[in-house]
Amino acid sequence: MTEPVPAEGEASPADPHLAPEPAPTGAEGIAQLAAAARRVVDTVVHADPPADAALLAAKLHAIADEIAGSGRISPPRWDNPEHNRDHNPVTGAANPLAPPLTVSADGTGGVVGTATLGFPYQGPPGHVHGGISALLLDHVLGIANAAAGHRAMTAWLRVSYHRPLPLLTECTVRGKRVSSEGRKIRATGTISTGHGTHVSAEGLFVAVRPDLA
Ligand SMILES: CCCCCCCCCCCCCCCC(=O)SCCNC(=O)CCNC(=O)[C@H](O)C(C)(C)COP(=O)(O)OP(=O)(O)OC[C@H]1O[C@@H](n2cnc3c(N)ncnc32)[C@H](O)[C@@H]1OP(=O)(O)O
Repeated sequence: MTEPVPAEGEASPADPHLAPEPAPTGAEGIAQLAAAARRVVDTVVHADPPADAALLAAKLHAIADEIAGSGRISPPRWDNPEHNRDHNPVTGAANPLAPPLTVSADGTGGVVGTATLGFPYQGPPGHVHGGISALLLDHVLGIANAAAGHRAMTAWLRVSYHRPLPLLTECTVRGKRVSSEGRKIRATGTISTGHGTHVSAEGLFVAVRPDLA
């Protein structure tokens, strides 16, 4: 059977713009939702108060209700590393709060990630909030420890702010485990841009007690 030929100017069913997107499944679907939610947050932070703000807010609540209607997962646990990976607030593709930072091994025993932070993360005008920088470093140092074989909690984190970190500029976050002594692990890291190091951190991490791991 031959396909009907569309009239001139009429969209063909094979038109890639009309072809339905394949339905996302599992983590991919949540990541799609998270990306859309991230865009909503970024847009709201930028927005002049629209005249129909109440109507728009009601629509967003209706969307949230629809998403909630598909059920909730129980809180993540230590024994669910995949969940922690996807839902954490720094690298989690499934978490709209995460920039998200993409992290990989740096080839020298440490880890490195990049992100461009927008207005939702603003502290001083045009610059990243110091608490956000601390969050990124805490997490990346934790990943560096995990990559070196230690699943550990932050006992303390010392953060030094050398120069303001600009928004909307790609930054590089590095972390490396530097030593371990029993359950105590030390790690250091930096956030830099093409202008040099903006923030650095060192931390003490304590390996999760084997009976809790
Ligand atoms: C390449 C890709 C890889 C991918 C791989 C992905 C993996 C994905 C990674 C995710 C990475 C997430 C990274 C999140 C990082 C957080 O955000 S963790 C959350 C923030 N931290 C917390 O909530 C911790 C709260 N504190 C606690 O739970 C407990 O105090 C601690 C820190 C676990 C220690 O308690 P404990 O296990 O009972 O240990 P305790 O016996 O008291 O102390 C052990 C030793 O540490 C010392 N110590 C403990 N606390 C302190 C302190 N505050 N100051 C100094 N010393 C201390 C003790 O003096 C003791 O020393 P020694 O006597 O042995 O010499």
